[in-house]
Amino acid sequence: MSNAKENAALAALDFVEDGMMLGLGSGSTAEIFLEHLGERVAGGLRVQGVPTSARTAQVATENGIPLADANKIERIHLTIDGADEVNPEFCLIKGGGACLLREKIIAHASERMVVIADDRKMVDVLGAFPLPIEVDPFGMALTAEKIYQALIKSGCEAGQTVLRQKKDGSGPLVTDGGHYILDSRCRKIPKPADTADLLSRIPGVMEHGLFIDLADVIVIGETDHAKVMELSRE
Ligand SMILES: O=C(CO)[C@H](O)[C@H](O)COP(=O)(O)O
Repeated sequence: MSNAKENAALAALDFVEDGMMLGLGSGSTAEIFLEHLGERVAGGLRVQGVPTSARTAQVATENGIPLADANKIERIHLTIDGADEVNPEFCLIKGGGACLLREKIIAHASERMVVIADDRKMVDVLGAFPLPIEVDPFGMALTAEKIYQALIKSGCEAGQTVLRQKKDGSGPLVTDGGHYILDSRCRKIPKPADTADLLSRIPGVMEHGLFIDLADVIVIGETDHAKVMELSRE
């Protein structure tokens, strides 16, 4: 499995060109990519990166990748990020690492998004992975009820929603942006665009983990190679 992540991360380097401003994703696969990108930077590649999480900023710095301030840049040529699920239409579930809001801001601002994932992440229908939804702590129970209604209305087989906890059990996990994460069991999300649209209308929802029309390239790592799939939007 780790070979699969490694192969995906390595294949994504082919999309990086000298002089690029890169969006740097979060998660274990993205971190493997950062290690390899760091080697290229050490070898003379000139790029800058905009990190999507505090953790990614730290790993990028440790690997010698120059960082840019998201508030001071004019364009992002390419974002490389992981995913929790990918369907054949290049719709994604993201947010397993609780970075979905910043990941989506950066992906949306990017000219191109390359997703790197191991082969377990490819699914026919999204939804086995609980959908991460970043919410404002204020009125969270009211927001959770609206989320449930939106999931049912858009055809999901919605079940329990769980407030994500810190790994050390000391309380709810707080995102880099100061919000909470609700993980919603959907089982099946048959119409991701409809679900995304309804969730986006709920005021307490800061962002949801459905990434629609954002990924241009999916790189699926397998044990001995990587499969590259490109979407033409013309
Ligand atoms: O969305 C993410 C973080 O918010 C990650 O990209 C996603 O969870 C995949 O992580 P990994 O590469 O560790 O499987």
